[in-house]
Amino acid sequence: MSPILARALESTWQHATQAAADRPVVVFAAIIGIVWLLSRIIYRLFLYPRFFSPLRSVPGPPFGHPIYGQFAIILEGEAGIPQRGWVKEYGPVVRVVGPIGIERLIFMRPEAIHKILVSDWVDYPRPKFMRDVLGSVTGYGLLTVTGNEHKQMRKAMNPAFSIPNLMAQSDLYYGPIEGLVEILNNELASDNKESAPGKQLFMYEWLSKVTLDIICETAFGYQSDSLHNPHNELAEAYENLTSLQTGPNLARLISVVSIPGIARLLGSEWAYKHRHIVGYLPFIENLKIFLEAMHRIRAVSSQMLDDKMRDSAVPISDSETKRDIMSLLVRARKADMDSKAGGYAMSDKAMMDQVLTFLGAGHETTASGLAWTLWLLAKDPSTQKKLREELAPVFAQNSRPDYRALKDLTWLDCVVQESLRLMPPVPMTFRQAAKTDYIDGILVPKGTLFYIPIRVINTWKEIWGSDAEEWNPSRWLNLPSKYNSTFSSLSFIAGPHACIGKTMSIIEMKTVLAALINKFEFDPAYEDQVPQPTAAITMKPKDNMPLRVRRVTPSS
Ligand code: HEM
Repeated sequence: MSPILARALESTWQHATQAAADRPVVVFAAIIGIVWLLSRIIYRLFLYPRFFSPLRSVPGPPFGHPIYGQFAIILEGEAGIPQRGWVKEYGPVVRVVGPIGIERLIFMRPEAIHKILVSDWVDYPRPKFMRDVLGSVTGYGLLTVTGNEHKQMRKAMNPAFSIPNLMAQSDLYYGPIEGLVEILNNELASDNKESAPGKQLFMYEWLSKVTLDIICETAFGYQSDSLHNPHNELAEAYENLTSLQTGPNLARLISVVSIPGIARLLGSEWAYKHRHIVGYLPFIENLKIFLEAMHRIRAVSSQMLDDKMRDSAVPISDSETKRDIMSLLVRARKADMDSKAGGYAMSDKAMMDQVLTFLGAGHETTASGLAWTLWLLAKDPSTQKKLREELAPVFAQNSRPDYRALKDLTWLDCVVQESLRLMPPVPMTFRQAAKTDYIDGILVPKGTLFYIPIRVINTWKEIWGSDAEEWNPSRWLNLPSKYNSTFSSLSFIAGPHACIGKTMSIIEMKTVLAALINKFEFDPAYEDQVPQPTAAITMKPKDNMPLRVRRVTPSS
């Protein structure tokens, strides 16, 4: 140590001891503060979960890492798979500890899920960290509001998602779908030769574009045409956003938005203007990409909403053919505002948040669902062939089969249901107890977090039998005796927060899939291919799902 540094340290020490001698009360308070903080940390991390928690006797995996618990395994593993392993080992109620000693429960039985999602749903809302993460991407719409506000918002939106309205929309899907078919044909033409073995294409990328174009058309009457425009700003912004979807990035975002006020700040113009600052910060440098993507998405969304507002000023008779969801919502809001009875009218901000919600919730989920369905069919050529045979007479009659024509196709239905069961695009969600109550015979304290283990329930052997984790579309022709239509396949969950876009996305998946399987054959891209889903909010395939694509030939 240099003599100068040694002298400086000595003088600091002398000053500190002198100050301590002068103010003994302050020193005593500081020591008490440090001891209190350390004892709180030890209590939360080690003592509470082991000796004091009322949940300590619930079976579950060992405590694992002293700080993260089992969290690292969850972040590194495939979405839902660690939880499935624990349910197999410890039974239908599992306690998992970590990070920082936080307990999470998994309930598998339908009665418990019914209580959390349906009968007592107001007492088991989405936890705040989840609402903040979702809110920073999708705004404060249906996905984030809760209780009474949710009830009113959902009531206002349900009619736009009614079957008659969705049926009237299904023709709108064909613009983007035919665009995709043409693009794939052109890609294959560059390979040409009828006998060519086909071409490797990253199918998730194309499916993400087609579903973005469909949601823009059906939800907003807006033609994004990201299929033909590789630099479409909405598509690029979503691509950047989904590229951030990894377990560790998600964990970082959760820790950042958990700081009070940060979630709102991230949505502000100020945060965007100062985004370069976060670019320099090691732990959260990716937030810059996030802020830029969100800024672009908000700009396009606000344009779409402005168009709708202008439209709503036109007398109904001039534009009544508009069936897109936002047009219906804007008109319903106008009627509510005009009505003397004074119904529930969403604010401008709430309308804007619905735009973000539909874009965020309705695009990548459906794209992931389609990508995994193509993969499962690629691995199972006989099922793919059987589906093509079912579709051939339908397309021979009409090149744009509508909702009714597709709804009655048994094998198409089996394929889509089985794919959503086995590879649910949203593999897991969360809830938190807002009251202390018994669930499945266990006293669950207020504040406890729950995994809603969608993928685990969907593949539970207790319900689905010994082949529960395998692809078998024909199981839908002869459902197991324990099957319950609400709680056995939970891909869109259940209860008042169940996915409002369920029917819409099933119709959309069937329409896109039917058109693709009718024209193309899909095979794995290479031998031993094992695609992996990201361990984040949705099951987007990590490698964008390369598949070998061929035109259908008479022998297919
Ligand atoms: C295959 C496609 C889809 C899947 C698997 C899916 C799945 C889900 C799931 C699991 C939830 C519940 C999340 C939770 O409570 O934590 C949900 C909620 C929601 N979804 Fe979907 N979704 C899909 C497509 C769509 C589409 C196309 C839209 C809209 C256009 C949409 C809009 C919503 C909204 C607004 C909510 C919140 C509902 C509420 O809380 O009242 N989803 N979705």
